[in-house]
Amino acid sequence: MFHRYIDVLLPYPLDQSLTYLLPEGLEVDAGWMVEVPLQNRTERAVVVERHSHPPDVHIKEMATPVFEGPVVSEAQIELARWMAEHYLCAPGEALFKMFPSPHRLSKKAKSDLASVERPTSPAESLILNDEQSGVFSLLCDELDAGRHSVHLLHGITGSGKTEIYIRALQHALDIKRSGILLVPEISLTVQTINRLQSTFGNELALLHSGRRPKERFAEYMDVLAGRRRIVVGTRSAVFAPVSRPGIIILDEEHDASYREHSTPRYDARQIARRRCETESSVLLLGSATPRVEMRYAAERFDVRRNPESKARFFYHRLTERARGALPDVQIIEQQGDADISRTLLLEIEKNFESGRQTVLLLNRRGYQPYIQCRTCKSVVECPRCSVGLTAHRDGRLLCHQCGWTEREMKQCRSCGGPLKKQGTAVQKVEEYLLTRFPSMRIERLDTDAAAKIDVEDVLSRFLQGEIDLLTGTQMIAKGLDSPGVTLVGVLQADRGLALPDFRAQERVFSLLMQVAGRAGRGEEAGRVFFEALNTEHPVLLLAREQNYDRFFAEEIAERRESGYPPFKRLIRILIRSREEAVAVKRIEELASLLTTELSDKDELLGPAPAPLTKLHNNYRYHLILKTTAPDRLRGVLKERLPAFKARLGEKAFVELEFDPLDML
Ligand SMILES: Nc1ncnc2c1ncn2[C@@H]1O[C@H](COP(=O)(O)OP(=O)(O)OP(=O)(O)O)[C@@H](O)[C@H]1O
Ligand SMILES: [Zn+2]
Repeated sequence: MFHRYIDVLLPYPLDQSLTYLLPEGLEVDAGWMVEVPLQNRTERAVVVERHSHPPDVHIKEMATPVFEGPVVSEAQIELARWMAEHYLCAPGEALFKMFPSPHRLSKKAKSDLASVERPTSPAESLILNDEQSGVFSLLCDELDAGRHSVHLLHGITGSGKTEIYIRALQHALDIKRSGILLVPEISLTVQTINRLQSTFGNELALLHSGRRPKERFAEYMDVLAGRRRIVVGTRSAVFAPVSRPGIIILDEEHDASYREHSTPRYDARQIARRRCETESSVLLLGSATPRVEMRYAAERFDVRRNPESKARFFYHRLTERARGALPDVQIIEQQGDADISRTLLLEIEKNFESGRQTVLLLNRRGYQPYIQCRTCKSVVECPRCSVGLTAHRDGRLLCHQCGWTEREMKQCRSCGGPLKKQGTAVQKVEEYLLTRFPSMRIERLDTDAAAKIDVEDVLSRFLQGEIDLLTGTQMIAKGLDSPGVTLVGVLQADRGLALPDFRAQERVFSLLMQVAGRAGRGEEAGRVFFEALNTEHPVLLLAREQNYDRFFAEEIAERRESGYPPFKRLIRILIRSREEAVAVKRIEELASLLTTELSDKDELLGPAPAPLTKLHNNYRYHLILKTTAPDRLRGVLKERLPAFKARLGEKAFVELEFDPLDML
């Protein structure tokens, strides 16, 4: 019998699918993208089911398929439904995060779905050391057994984790399965991508937003069709429709880029876990500085330490560098107003003169971070956000939260007094170095530079030794494997420790460990200098020792004491509105509504203004729920939030985040 009806999902907060009539003679199935009439326009939607149950109401005919053939798999539709339950979003919102949108492609255009050819070339083969082979052979056993397991690969910087990833992916292919490797940022991963390309050739698909839409879509479709079985990409590549993934790998599992910033605020680590559970795959999470929660779980559930463990968890350590040794770290005092201390300048000079490379991190964008009125002392703020503007070298003032830009003004907005710029950010450091060392080849990498220059080109030149000093923000701390780097400097190393956020220490510690890890990866020993105001800060001292275990022990004790994750789970609910009074009123209503639902396992903090109280012209007030029974609270929210949201009208919006990464 002809199934005349189709149910479709749209990328909007609709809890339900919508039903349309399928025109006679049109073949459309689950997974297809179609255009449907909605009010007086047409919208793109994805078919999730075809059936023969006429709904009670009058329904319209769908218009046309956008593309001939499915654009998502059944498994992705299933996953979208799970996400809807887990993140309390609409299934359509989740599903539309999973595929690159087909650009002006029609039936006829199918032939121009030409994706990239990638020749393989034989890679030099390394012999795995004992630690690496131990991990690799266990991963192979788990892959061969075809069952689900989770592995935390905690390996110091330079311990050769990438080598294990590549071999594990190869093994997945050998046993006729597929694999996904997620990385924080593609342009910073040039070396690994090159390795993958030469190993996997046309089996490899590159999925990330930096690609041209047509190519990206073409490679995505190759993956869906099973023509490419190894995927590498950023966060959203976790949805790649490889069938039967043998393994999903997340490199730098601690990285914040694995969290999505718009609804649904999914976490690629959770999605990967879910996929691996349902598809009987191996989940491999690698880092030199695993998240505190992850490390805690790994130790507790490791099946070799705890045979009773309910989860099949493995905690692996790589304690030696594959080449070279961990660098020696010193802490030095930041000198008043100077951009860089004299000690560090001398080190940079010496290093340059002996033909070695330097990495210099200052995790602060712009030229000077404060602009203050000399008369009334007020700080120049963004007109849309409650944060100060940063002066950039091109004479503009920029808001790093919302992107607001204006020309630098001469006088204070409120009193007309003279303004003074203060502090040092990374552009100022670059400028200083360029004047001080005119013959040094210096490049800067940060988000501002990345918008103008080719990041991959800079990194390649750096790796080839054509750049003497690379300065920049956290971008330069990740993954770089250049044997020529023997000196790493960090300016304002204790910055960020005072942020009102329980993860502040973890973030700084991990950044310092990562960037220190760029030094001494070749034959030559590495040296690292942390420049700070508070040279005695315990986090700095632990980073100097490169002692993750002690950092972990102290941090976990503090979390236990104060009831933060992993001991309690957090849910953050934020209300934003253009009118402050509305935001305040609504958050109070929400707080009293939720108070009646709390059990003795839950605790409600707030309501309070979010630390970033105004953002993009919206006032933000939030509640934090702390709980040891997150599933029950999820149920409560699922039941109570829709009616609450419906009453809000157009003036206020709710943002919901489970396990938030920050509270700003
Ligand atoms: N078994 C081995 N023998 C020799 N060299 C190796 C071996 N394994 C890896 N290497 C080399 O060691 C270097 C560091 O490896 P890799 O970049 O994989 O480290 P990593 O653990 O990913 O480090 P990070 O966490 O700092 O990114 C690379 O140049 C790699 O080619
Ligand atoms: Zn702003």
